[in-house]
Amino acid sequence: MVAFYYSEPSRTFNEFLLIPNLTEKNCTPKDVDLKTPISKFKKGEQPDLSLNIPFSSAVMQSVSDSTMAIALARCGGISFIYGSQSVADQAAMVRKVKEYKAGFVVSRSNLTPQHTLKDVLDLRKKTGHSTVAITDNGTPNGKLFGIVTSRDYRVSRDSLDKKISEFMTPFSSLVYGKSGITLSEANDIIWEHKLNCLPIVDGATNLQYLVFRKDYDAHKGNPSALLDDNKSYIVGAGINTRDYKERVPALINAGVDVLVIDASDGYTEWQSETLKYVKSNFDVKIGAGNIVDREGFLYLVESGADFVKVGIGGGSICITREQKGIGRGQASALIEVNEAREKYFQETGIYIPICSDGGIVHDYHITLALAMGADFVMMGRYFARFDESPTKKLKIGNNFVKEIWGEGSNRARNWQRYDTGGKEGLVFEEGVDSYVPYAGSLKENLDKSIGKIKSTMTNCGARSIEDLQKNARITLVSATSLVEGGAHDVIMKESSLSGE
Ligand SMILES: NC(=O)C1=CN([C@@H]2O[C@H](COP(=O)(O)OP(=O)(O)OC[C@H]3O[C@@H](n4cnc5c(N)ncnc54)[C@H](O)[C@@H]3O)[C@@H](O)[C@H]2O)C=CC1
Ligand SMILES: O=c1[nH]c(=O)c2[nH+]cn([C@@H]3O[C@H](COP(=O)(O)O)[C@@H](O)[C@H]3O)c2[nH]1
Ligand SMILES: [K+]
Repeated sequence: MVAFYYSEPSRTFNEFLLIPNLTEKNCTPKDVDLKTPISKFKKGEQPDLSLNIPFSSAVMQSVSDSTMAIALARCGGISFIYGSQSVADQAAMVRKVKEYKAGFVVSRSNLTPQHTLKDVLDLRKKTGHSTVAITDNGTPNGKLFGIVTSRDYRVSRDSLDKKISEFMTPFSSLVYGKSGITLSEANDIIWEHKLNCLPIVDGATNLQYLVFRKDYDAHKGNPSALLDDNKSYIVGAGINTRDYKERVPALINAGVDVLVIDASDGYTEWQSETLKYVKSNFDVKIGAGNIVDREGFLYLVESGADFVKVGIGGGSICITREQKGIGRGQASALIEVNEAREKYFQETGIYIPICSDGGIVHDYHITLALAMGADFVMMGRYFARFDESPTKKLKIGNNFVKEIWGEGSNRARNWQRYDTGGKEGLVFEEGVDSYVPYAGSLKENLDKSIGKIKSTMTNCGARSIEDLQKNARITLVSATSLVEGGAHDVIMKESSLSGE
């Protein structure tokens, strides 16, 4: 009996480089479009779901919560909210993203007409908001009676027990918008009437949202935001192969746009069963994984996956290869899966998007992954570094760091998903609890990464990810030529040693 041996070694992104193609004059970074499919589609048709940038954030407690999801969708990518929490908590995170309307905020400072000037001042001190909505019951969605801003009272003259009804701008004098109007329509009204804030009410004059002048400008700065038809941000969620009958309907009910089965090894009957169950009971997009070869890919596709996630053991916090000895170099895995995807497309006319998950260290690794066939990448460490990640920012020595822990670490498993395993459940960890250098805001970093990717794509003469996948020329680098790629034979100045 002899095991099957692969003839090629398992390779990583670090071992490859792109060779430039002819760059035409009309192929500059601003000509590059990074739009990319995330759900399967038929040849000649458009996918139901696409991303505006090929970035997704990992299904991890230390990476993808609703704050990250909003920030990333605002830039055109997608987060998969972590599934290692109760069904209710995960659904609440999804709902929070879906209910978040860019530019439309739920009023957080509210009083009734019977409250007094003192109440206004107290509330203002507490919340810092100078606009107070006055509703019949003092809630954010009560019947709107008026608005109070700092222009409606003079603390030096007015008595503190003056009733709000005496000095608010009453509803009859308010300019307001009707629910359903778009942000740009709201903004037109704001400009036309020189307002700072426009209340939005429904047919029964119940307050829905406030739109502030300043938020519109912030929104305009994000032309590639990933929105659904309802102008809510698109969001994904991770599920497992155990409680899906309960979890999936709750997530769908909360408005989730796409699911992914989250596991280290997706080539299992558990995943096939989960896919078939979800596909036959719900109308929702669902990806599966992770796999690292053509067999795993075809198995999941034939079970109904809308996209497939590639990568075992390459993640920054992964110790799966050390602990269990399973996995494959990320580049080799991707290259083989891409070939299988291409063959499947030729044979069936169905395009299955693939996601490269884990092991992205440098920005050029993203470009390489795309060139090797990935339609988008998933990253944990990359996003964990930002203000928007859910974890604590700490100072260690002179440097700020943020926490990151793997989903296979005991810390993540504490929420009891592994209970079903009982004593036979996993008794060893497959992930570490660690830190990453803090890197600032998501948008700033993402803009830089996107700048680099687009620039490399123009070197390769590619204006789209599809162009890159078709025309990229990729070379293996020898161990010795790797040295040539870094700064070498010079003495580095202190200042250049610290940068990436
Ligand atoms: N991409 C990667 O390389 C790795 C990722 N991870 C992450 O860690 C987390 C946990 O991953 P896994 O340990 O693979 O989780 P998992 O819960 O899917 O699998 C754990 C074990 O349970 C088995 N199993 C799955 N469904 C079952 C069912 N319904 N009944 C009985 N047994 C079942 C699996 O075959 C496996 O042996 C995920 O978030 C995953 O993404 C962990 C290690 C490596
Ligand atoms: O071996 C592992 N043990 C873990 O505890 C673990 N947690 C996450 N992941 C996987 O790593 C991916 C993120 O990788 P990066 O941080 O390198 O972007 C993620 O997207 C996962 O695929 C794990 N792998
Ligand atoms: K397996």
